[in-house]
Amino acid sequence: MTRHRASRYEMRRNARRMRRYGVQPVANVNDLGVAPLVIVGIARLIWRYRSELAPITYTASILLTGVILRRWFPEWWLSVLISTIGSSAALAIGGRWVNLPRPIERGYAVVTTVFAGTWLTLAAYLGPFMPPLPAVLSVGALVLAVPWWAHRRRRARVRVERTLAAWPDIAQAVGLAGSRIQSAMVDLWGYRVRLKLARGQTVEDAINKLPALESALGTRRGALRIQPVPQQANRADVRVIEKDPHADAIPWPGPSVTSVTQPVKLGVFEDGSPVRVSFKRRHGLFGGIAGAGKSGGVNVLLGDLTACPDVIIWGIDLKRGMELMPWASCLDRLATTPQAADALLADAVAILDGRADHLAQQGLRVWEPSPDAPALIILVDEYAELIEEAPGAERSTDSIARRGRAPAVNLVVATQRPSQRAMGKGAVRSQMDIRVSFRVREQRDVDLILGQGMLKAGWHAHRLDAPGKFLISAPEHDVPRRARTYLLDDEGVQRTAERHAPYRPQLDAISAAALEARDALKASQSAVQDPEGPSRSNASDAPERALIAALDAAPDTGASVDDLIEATGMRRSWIYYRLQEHARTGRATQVARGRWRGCQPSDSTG
Ligand SMILES: Nc1ncnc2c1ncn2[C@@H]1O[C@H](COP(=O)(O)OP(=O)(O)OP(=O)(O)O)[C@@H](O)[C@H]1O
Repeated sequence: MTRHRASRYEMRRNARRMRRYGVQPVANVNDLGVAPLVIVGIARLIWRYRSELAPITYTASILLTGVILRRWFPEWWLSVLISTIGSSAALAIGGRWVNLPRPIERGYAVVTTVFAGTWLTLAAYLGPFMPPLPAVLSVGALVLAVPWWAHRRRRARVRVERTLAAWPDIAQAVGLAGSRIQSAMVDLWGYRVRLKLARGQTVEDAINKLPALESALGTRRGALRIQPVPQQANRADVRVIEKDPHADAIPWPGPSVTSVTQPVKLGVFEDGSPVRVSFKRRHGLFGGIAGAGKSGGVNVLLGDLTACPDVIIWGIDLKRGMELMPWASCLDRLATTPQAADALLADAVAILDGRADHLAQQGLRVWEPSPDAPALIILVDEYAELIEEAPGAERSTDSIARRGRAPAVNLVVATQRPSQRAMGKGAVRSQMDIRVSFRVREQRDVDLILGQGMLKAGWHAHRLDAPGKFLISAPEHDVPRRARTYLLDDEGVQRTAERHAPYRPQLDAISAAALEARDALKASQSAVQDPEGPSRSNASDAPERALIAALDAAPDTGASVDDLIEATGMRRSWIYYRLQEHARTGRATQVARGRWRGCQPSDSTG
């Protein structure tokens, strides 16, 4: 009643004021009270949709700048042009450091800058309303607005910003009142926020509110993970998985490393975070039943390792090279028969010994991989078959497994069932630092691959339900989390191998010398045992003579290392070692990368 009387009083007072100031009443005075609300509402809408409206705001500000330039600073047209060129170049070169990680995003930023800068230059010189400049601005803005509106990461970021703007209400509703969002990051699978908890709240409190939080954020059930931040008890990382990363095959995004000292990215965990694991001076085991995705995992590993100029890769594939042959151009050596595998592993042990001696002489503890002193990784596909078909190999693998870490001579083996019998009686299985288990048929196989007691500890590899899914146990991964490898298909393997092959490193001089010394020792031992010594020594000279003949017969463009391997029947490392030796004495010269020819004495004199 009082309010009613008061509002009638206000209406009469407003009418008196309007008469006094000569204002004609155009509407009911109640409507005037609504106007500020409408303005605030529109402003709020504009703020809320500022990202969608950005192309319009941007175009309007360019037009306004054009008007100002023409009116007051027309002589600035040249400066505008120069700064356009400068900023476009800066964006193209350094765009990745200003949140433009993808080339397509940088390209868009450059095109937009060039368009705006050129238009402003012309507007300053000719006038912004000189035809066809207005039409060019409108059409250009519209065309450039389409990718902006369609950009997936922008739309996702805006959606997340809007959800998180309501955080104070959400926190109040779920019982975490006072907590604040510190930062948010959007990725392919959803988003991640860092939460600052209110005084006295704990991460456990937040974990207990998980179902309530899922409901308040409007996600699907099971879409949220909360993890503590080790350094601070009052912080928590909240991960919202909007799209199940494992629902479909995840294409390999390309190499994630440029050095074996960096952790490689094998795939993606269920929460969308990448599986990173270092293979530097570590042995690895990939196990799982046929078709579970071991070879896929090995392909992803090779995709990364072949991009590193500080690791040499040797391969053993007794399935006649079926799995590793596509990578042959990137492998320094590939053995596809038991005899070749035996020889390869014996050479690896000789290198290991040579490197160990060198480290001891230098007073060093470990071999630091570099392009001049690469690590050596020996990849064995179907290890069980190797042990069955090349029993001599077992001693070598055992030796490498036990002693290979410090000199960076490492094994990565794949096998269907790493039982004690299949893995031999030696140390190989127990020495594996990284264990990757794809699906296994029987529960007890979990312990065989991952280690005793792992099944009981919750590592349920028998429950993995799609090819490529795996559990990883490594120094940096000690809890069972489901992951899936990236998928690198056959064409991807071929393309990657072709791209990486020209940049593969050569065996270092210390390792090559170790092989040479071992061969010399063997030759002298057999000379002592063999009464027909001279003829044997002629036989051991044969590869050297074949090499010289092939180098001398090479055209001006030189012979490739593969040609020389074919001509001599010797290993790649031997060829490199001898070539370096001949280059030093001036007997051979490198005419292009990987191509050599002989130098006759007349070459050097004439
Ligand atoms: N990460 C993945 N995502 C989707 N599909 C995959 C993935 N990895 C493997 N696959 C599919 O599973 C099939 C079998 O994979 P793969 O050949 O790697 O298994 P495997 O364990 O090596 O089997 P085998 O021991 O018989 O060689 C592949 O042809 C591929 O289609």
